[in-house]
Amino acid sequence: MSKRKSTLKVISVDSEIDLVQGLGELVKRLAKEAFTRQEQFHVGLSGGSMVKLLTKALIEADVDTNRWLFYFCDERHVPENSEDNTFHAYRKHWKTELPRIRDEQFVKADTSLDLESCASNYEVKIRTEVPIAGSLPQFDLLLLGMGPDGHTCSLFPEQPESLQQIHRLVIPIRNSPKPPPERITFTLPLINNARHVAFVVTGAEKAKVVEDVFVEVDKLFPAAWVDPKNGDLTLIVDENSGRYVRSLSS
Ligand SMILES: O=C(O)[C@H](O)[C@@H](O)[C@H](O)[C@H](O)COP(=O)(O)O
Repeated sequence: MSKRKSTLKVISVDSEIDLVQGLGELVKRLAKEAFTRQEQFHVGLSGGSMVKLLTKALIEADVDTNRWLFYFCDERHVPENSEDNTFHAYRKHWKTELPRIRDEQFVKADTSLDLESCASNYEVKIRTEVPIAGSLPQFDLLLLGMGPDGHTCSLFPEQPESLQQIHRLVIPIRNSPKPPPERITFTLPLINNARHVAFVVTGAEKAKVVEDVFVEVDKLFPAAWVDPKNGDLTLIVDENSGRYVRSLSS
């Protein structure tokens, strides 16, 4: 078992309604805190189930998102209007369900560029937009998912070299084990400089890997490397995924 430097807060819920409520309260609180420091709230998004859960949470929390900026912790290197594109997924939902969120609030990757340029260009955007702390951009919140293989962002267990990156904040990923094969992803220095990182993980098929990552901190799983050095780490689980971490919940 390795040790994590940050303190993990586990929020264990019994239903999707409670999950949505817990997520809504978290983002609302962190946005309020951010506005005591700065003009905008900088949030990194993930794809997968997060799209629908966050949409519900923002509707439920009835929060003013006018000064929020949304980034992508990873993005699939496919055309922006493709169903596979994570920005597209959010925009599609939010156009109808959260129409008050404007297109300009998305700081998105330019996937029309070649993969390498897409990653380096996105890093420049992040360095320009996100407040700097300790010489690196510091997100107010990163919302992460985790796959059943313990991947997070587009950091996969089959590609451990991506976890060793210390110079770049956004890197290209080729031959991703999960399709589509080309992606860009935040790296650990950027992830671990965030003020708050929140994982949302649901489903019985992830119960064991939740234990491996959050109890055992088994570094075979990329998600176990997420350890904000000056920030907070929250894990939101449902009754299925959280079966083995209930004792850690507050
Ligand atoms: O680009 C992707 O393939 C997804 O963004 C992916 O990384 C997702 O975040 C995790 O697999 C968790 O997804 P679920 O919460 O849907 O299981």
